[in-house]
Amino acid sequence: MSAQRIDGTGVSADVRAKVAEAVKALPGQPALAVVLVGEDPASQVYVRSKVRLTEEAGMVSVHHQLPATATQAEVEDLIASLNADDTIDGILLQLPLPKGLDEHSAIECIDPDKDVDGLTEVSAGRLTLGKPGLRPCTPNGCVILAKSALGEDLSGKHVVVIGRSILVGKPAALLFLAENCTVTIAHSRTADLPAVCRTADILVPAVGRPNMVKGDWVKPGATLIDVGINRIPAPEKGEGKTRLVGDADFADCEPVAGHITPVPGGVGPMTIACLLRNTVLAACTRRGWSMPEGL
Ligand SMILES: Nc1nc(=O)c2c([nH]1)NC[C@@H]1CN(c3ccc(C(=O)N[C@@H](CCC(=O)O)C(=O)O)cc3)C=[N+]21
Repeated sequence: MSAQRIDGTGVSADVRAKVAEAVKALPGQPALAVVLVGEDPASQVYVRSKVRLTEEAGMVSVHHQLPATATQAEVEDLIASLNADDTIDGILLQLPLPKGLDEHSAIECIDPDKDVDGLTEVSAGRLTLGKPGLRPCTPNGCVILAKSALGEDLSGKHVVVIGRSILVGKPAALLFLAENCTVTIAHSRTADLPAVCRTADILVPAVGRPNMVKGDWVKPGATLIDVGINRIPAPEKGEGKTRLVGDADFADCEPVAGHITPVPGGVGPMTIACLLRNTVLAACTRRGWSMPEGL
């Protein structure tokens, strides 16, 4: 027996197609502003694909580039001007910011109704309280992938999230809780982590440790949603080459799991699809448009 692969690339394309369909039916075009500070090459690649996919979904993409030498005030003034700009529905501040800038303070400047990353305190509060709001993209993608494998109803499933980061672990736990799952948050201080993981119907490693989760951590038939995207040396591909691996040891876990996400091609592509979906939701909420069906 070998796990069925969950096709994150395919599911994310479906979500983006639904977003594009919804955009066509709206009375106007949603607009996403992306703010990139500095010239980190990996961030430039992400931002380029965000811009391209936003436009492919029929939305307006506005790209703001600030130099790595930008001050905190310059970053926050730009965000303030985007908050005040009625034509902008979503603001994405690409992370990480260059050294010396305060990410938390900059994120807090984003109008929560334009917070398409779902990272402000208000968005986190809305999620915690079960109120409508914009949800963080990567955790949202995890729930969508779990549903693509197991069906819409996840109620009663035991979810073990490994990792308690503000970006992924904590919000993922809350989103699965909102789906009526029983949720355990495991972390670096958890006693007998492998045994805890073996109780999971849905296991969600989100720690950033390459190949940490082994096959004997996985309950036979469980669903493994691997959030980790780790670049490691790949000498077998040639000197200086690298490859991407998840937090789970794929070869070891695949024979045991029922469903498993690959890396790349799993959770990663869902993050951008959920960002586009959030941009539509933000536009509808802000402009009083009715929410598209089935999004
Ligand atoms: N404000 C903010 N929001 C973010 O959501 C955000 C961010 N900053 N900064 C950087 C991280 C990283 N991130 C990824 C998105 C897609 C893939 C993705 O699609 N990865 C492909 C592989 C890409 C490759 O080959 O390198 C995959 O997993 O299949 C990965 C990583 C979003 N981030």
